Amino acid sequence: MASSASFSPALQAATIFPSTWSQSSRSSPSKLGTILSMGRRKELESLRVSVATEPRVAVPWQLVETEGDGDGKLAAWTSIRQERWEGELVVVEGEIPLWLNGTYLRNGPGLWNIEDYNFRHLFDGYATIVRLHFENGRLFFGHRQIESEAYKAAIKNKRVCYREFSEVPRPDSFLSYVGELASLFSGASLTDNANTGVIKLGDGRIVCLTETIKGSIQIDPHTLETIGKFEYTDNLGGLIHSAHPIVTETEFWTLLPDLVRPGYTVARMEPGTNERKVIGRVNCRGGPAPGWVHSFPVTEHYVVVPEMPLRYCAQNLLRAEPTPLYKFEWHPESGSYVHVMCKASGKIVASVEVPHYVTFHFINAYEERDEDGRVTSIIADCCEHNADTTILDKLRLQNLRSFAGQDVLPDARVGRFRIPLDGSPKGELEAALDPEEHGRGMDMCSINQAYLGKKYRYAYACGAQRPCNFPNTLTKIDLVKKKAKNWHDEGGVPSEPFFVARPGATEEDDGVAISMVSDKNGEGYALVLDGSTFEEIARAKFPYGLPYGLHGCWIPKNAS
Ligand SMILES: CC(=O)/C=C/C=C(C)/C=C/C1=C(C)CCCC1(C)C
Ligand SMILES: CC(/C=C/C=O)=C\C=C\C=O
Ligand SMILES: [Fe+2]
Repeated sequence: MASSASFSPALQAATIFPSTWSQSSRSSPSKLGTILSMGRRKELESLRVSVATEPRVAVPWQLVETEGDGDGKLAAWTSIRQERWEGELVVVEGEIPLWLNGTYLRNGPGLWNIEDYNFRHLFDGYATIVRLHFENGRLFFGHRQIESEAYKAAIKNKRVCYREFSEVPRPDSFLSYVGELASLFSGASLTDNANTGVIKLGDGRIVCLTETIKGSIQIDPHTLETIGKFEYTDNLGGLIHSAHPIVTETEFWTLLPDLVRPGYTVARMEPGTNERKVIGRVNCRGGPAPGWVHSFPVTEHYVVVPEMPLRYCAQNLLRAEPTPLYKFEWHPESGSYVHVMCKASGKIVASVEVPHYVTFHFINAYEERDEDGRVTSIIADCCEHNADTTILDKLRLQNLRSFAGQDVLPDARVGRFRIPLDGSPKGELEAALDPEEHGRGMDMCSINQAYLGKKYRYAYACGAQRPCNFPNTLTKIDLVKKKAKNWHDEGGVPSEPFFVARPGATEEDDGVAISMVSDKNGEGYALVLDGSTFEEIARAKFPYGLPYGLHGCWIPKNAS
């Protein structure tokens, strides 16, 4: 396959995108792998011809394969091999449920090099958006690079031009691109590389996000084309926000850390607008800066604001060389807190000290009531790394690429906070189930969205089958029985299992979990697991393996 260093999107774009499907360039059956029976393959081949009539851009497999097939490398940490691809996945094992109609989009940092310069960290890569479009049992697949200013500048100038998670441009690269007007040591130097997640706003717009506010980019969910920057029309200012706003049909909540007066602004945006309105503010209880807020949870009536001792560091944000904790610092002396704000009034109803914790991802939260219906406490669950920051270093590409059979993934658990609302100064944090149930790996979670902010039972996440250096299983957690069911395919790295409920379902786990597996030998496939039994229902082979991806969203058929 193309070495990551030789990726040249501009050139590839010119050579690999015919404007119509070219029948002569369809794969020969032998190239479709050995999974299909001959009968099923013929049937699918004929389906595929019918795809030719669709006005879709399709990239022929043969052109893809001129780059060479799997090269023995795990696809997960290998840069995406070309700028885009689109077509039908015809090599399907199992049956895709006929009720599963809609589009799953997944975003992530898929390009970790410019020319022969290789990036350091998983979170540095330029955003690759992947699309799985399910239609009456068929599956259409595509991927495309998001055309952020940072990505376009890097391609044009053949070097990093903006500050990424850990990568920093050489001063001359930045100035030659942005000009003397902006200083390398200013907010203007921060990236807009929207490589972390993708959300569907209540009004239907699809926006890719990262932690810089300028890195909010609207895309077309059909073509994956970059529409342009999502401009916030308010005057909230600031440079960074949570990468995971809470988004439903009617609500949008976000947190903006304030690095000048340590605290957080809680803001809400109505569907159809680009204007965030401030609902309230939380002042930090400790430390020189707010804790990192990659995500936060809400309940029906409250916003939960975490304050971790892993705190932003303004100097590190603008430093030339990465520090051990990148843009952050560990301040155990500052204490760990959780604050609870009333959604309606913006008032803080609880602010408790809790045991130290490190989390990227909250899973869900809900209100506990007494027999009179009064809310007595908030339960908030997260993927918790045992208050250990070493996970950040484990996500350096060099570490991810150098697995030699040793078990080096730090332990993680489902951390459950109980936050009393009776004025008590302390909250609790405990494992919600024995972490051995999921191999002591725990991150990249989803739930049935109908249970967001409500008492819930099931969480889907990535767990571990050890030895490993990265979460390598999919796990379904039953928080009532305190048990997990695990799915594993040796050597593969599955991405976040995204739960999609069956239309009309009444059981919480009636639906599927969708994931994409970046496999050995440069291969990969889309995976559909039954949400209830957690058995595999279908897998569909990609034309080539994809780099690991982070978070996704679901666009149901009638909304796409
Ligand atoms: C857990 C995870 O996915 C985190 C991703 C974090 C990112 C992409 C953070 C990016 C940042 C910048 C690009 C510049 C400013 C600092 C910071 C928020 C760390
Ligand atoms: C992939 C990851 C952590 C894995 C460790 O167990 C964190 C990703 C965060 C991005 O959103
Ligand atoms: Fe995330």
